[in-house]
Amino acid sequence: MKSPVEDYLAEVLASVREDRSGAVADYIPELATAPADRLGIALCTPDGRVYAAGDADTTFTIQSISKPFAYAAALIDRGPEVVRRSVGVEPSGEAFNELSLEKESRRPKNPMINAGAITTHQLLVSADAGGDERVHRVQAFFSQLANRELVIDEDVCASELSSADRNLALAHMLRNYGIIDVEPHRAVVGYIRQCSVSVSVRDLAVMCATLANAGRHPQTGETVMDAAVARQTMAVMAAAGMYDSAGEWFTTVGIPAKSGVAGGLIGALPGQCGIAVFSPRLDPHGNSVRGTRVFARLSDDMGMHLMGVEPSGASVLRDVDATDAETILILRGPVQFSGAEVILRVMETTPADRGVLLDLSRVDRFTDVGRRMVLEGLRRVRLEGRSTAIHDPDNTLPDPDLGDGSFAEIRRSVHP
Ligand SMILES: NC(=O)CC[C@H](N)C(=O)O
Repeated sequence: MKSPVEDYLAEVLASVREDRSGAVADYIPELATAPADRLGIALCTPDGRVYAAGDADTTFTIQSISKPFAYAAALIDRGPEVVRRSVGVEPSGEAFNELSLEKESRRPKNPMINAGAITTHQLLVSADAGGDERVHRVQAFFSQLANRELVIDEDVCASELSSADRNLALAHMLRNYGIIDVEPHRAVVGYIRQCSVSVSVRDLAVMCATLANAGRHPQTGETVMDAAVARQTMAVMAAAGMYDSAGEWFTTVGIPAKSGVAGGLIGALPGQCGIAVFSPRLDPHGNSVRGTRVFARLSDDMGMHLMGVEPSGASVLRDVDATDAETILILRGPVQFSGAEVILRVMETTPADRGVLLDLSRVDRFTDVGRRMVLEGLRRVRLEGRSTAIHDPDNTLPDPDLGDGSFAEIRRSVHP
C-alpha cells in the first residue's frame, strides 16, 4: 500500500500553488533573487518517518527559524536563569526588527525578535566564549538536530552583512544598556552567520520533531535537550514566533511556529510531529503567504489546533467488574491527570469490604502525575485494611510502591 499521507501533502500544496501574492524579501539583496515559485513541505513523526512533497530538498537560508533552536542551545549551555536575566518571554506585538526593549529591565521582550536573538547568540557556550566558538556551536547543534552536516550560505551571509544597519542599530542599543558586552559589529556577524545556515524543509521538519518529541531526536534516539528546554522553546514560539501576528496565528492555526524571511515556516506540534513549509513570497508581517495557508489547512483538516484537544479522561475506564473479594477496574490508554481522576472517583465508591484490583493490560503508559495519583489511591485503599493488586503484563506501573514501603500485589492474571 502507498501511504496516503504524502498524497495528501501534495494535494495541500496544489491547493495553494496558484497564489502568487506577497513579495520575496529584498532588504537582503541576495534573497531578492530567490526562486519565488518554489513550494515544498515535509512532516516528521516522533519516530522519525519523514513525509515530503514538492520542493522538499531545495535549500534556503534558515534566517529567523534559527531563533528558537539557538534559544534552546542557550538554555542548554547556560541554564534558564542566566537566559531569563537577558531575554524575556513576552510577545512583543511588534515587527521582527523593531528597536525596542522592556521598559524596566531593558531586556529584549523575547528571543524570537531580532533584538532577542542577537542577545541569545551572545549567551551561547559560556560567558567568555569567542565569536567563532558561538557560531560553531549553533552550526553543530543545528546539524545534530537535522541529522546531517549543515553549511553556511556565504553569499547570503555576505549580502546580509553588507546591508545590516538595522541589526547594527539593535546591537548598539543592546550594548548601550549592558545587555550584551561584545562589540556590536561582532555581535551582528555572529547572529547573521547563524541566520545563514542552509536548510531544506526536510531538515527543518526533523529539527522540529525533536522539539515536538520532548527533546529526543526522532531518528537517532539521542536526548538532544531536556524536555523542559523543548517545552520552553515551543511555548515561546507559541507566544511570539509569528511576531505581530502571533495572536492571529495562534487563534487560527494553533501550532507553535516560527517563520523566516527566506520563506521557511516551521511548526512543532507537541507529541505529534514537526512540520516545515517553504515558499518565499511573504506577507507584510514577514511570514510566508502560502506557508501560512498550508498550515491553516493542515490545522483544520488534521485537528492540529492545540486548543482543540478532545477530552480523554473518561475513556480510561473500560469497564468495572467484581468478584466476591475484589472490585476490578479495567483500564486502557495512557493515564494522565484527567484519566487518573476518573480512576480515583471509581475507587472512592468501591465497597469497603472488598479489595481493589487494577487490570492494566490495556494501558499504554502512565504519565508521572497519572502514576502518582493512582498509587495514592491504592495507598488509601490499603490504609483501610483492604487488599490492593495490579495485573500489569507490560510493566506500565513498575515498582508500585504505595509510599509506606508496601507494594501493591502483582497478579499474573485477572481471574485466578
Ligand atoms: N525574520 C527574519 O527571518 C529575519 C532574519 C534576518 N537575518 C534579519 O535579521 O533581518
